[in-house]
Amino acid sequence: MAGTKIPMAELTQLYSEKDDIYLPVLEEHVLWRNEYFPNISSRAAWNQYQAVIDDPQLQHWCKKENGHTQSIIDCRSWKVFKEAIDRAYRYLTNEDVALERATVTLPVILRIGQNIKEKFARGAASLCIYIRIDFNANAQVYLQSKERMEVEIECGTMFIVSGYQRHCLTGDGVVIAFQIDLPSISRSEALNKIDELQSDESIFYSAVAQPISRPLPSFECIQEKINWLDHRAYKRYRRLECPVIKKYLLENDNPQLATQSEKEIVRRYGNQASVTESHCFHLKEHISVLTGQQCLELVRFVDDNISSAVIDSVDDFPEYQVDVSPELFAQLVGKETCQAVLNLPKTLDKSLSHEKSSRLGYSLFLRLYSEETRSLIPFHHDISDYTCVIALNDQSDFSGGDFIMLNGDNLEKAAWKQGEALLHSGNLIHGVSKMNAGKRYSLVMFADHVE
Ligand SMILES: O=C(O)CCC(=O)C(=O)O
Ligand SMILES: [Fe+2]
Repeated sequence: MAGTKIPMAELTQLYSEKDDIYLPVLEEHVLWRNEYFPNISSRAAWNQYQAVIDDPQLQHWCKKENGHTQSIIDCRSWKVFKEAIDRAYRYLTNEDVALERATVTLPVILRIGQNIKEKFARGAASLCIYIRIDFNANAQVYLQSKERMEVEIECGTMFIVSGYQRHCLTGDGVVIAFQIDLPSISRSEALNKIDELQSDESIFYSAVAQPISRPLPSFECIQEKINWLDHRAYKRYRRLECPVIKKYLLENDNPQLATQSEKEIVRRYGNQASVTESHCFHLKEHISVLTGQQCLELVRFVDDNISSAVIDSVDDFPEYQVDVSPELFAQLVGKETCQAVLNLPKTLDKSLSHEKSSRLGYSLFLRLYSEETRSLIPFHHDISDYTCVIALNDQSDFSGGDFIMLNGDNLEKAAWKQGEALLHSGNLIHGVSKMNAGKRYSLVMFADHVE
């Protein structure tokens, strides 16, 4: 089983055929750099994994030479593995790495033991991935590389280390490990052939040499791919190019002082061409819906479950949200409160309760904003008929993170207290400004008419 490799495209949810076209490798090569990704797994997930790992019926730990134990429990279907693949996939496509013929080894679970000294070794593939899945705050796991560094792999985080680096894991904890091979830009066989005495640099350069047998893609293919990459980069970073967005979302300038032309820019920025423009919107603020205790419960739920591989359609960055079904929401806050929240859109649009087609479909999720996770959301409008946002903590808990909206002719910050809802029709243009400190938690509900 250890030798089994699966095409990466089969494992990720994010695959697009456009990723298959090779573009020249970057100067500062991704195959050399180490990369760190927070929130790949969560404390709540660990409770489930731990139960599987510790189940005496399933326990299958094999002793490796160095004393570490390696489990052959098949964890391919675990959420953490799927999320890790998606994050690695997203990272590599953003770095213009061709993923054609990229393969992933099956994940294994490593139990890292204290006082066990592993030998430094290169990976058997281009990239080695380690995800720490245990949530034992009193223990540490380190990744050491021979020449370069020692980094701590914190609970729930993923670390990608170049297979060209001699490295090992030390400390105490449970880690999922797998490797990615990138044959379109590397010759991993070079890893195993060249002897230890050669420098890492020379091994790297001989290993990433292009295989000459690779056919060149057509000019049209390359052009299409370049356009696609440009579009994606534009979507992600256009906020940095726009002085108005910079001013109000990144630098937290007072939006009420915005000039007419600045507001026009915000309006156009937030308007996706696909949606018909309408200046008629509804807004209702300061609706008290959740108690402090209920908010606390939801915040705890977010902390335990947050992990993010999914990409937000607004800006193409990881969304950092936890989806909750109405049923789960009812379990968390009680049936009565849940129903009250689900009914909120009806208070915005009186006609809704009389209409024949007044049935609503819902999508609910909990969001975390912080400097380390998602720190802002650019101006946009939602694709929902109605949106309800509930503040789960007080604005005094964080700085930055203002909900800024184009309320008619005013660009303004919404001020709302813990437990209060802000209700708006989906076409309201809004964004959240950059977080400067602390954590901001919100519950977002999209509601749509269903036939
Ligand atoms: O979390 C918030 O306050 C707003 C989120 C939002 O605008 C969205 O998810 O569409
Ligand atoms: Fe939104």
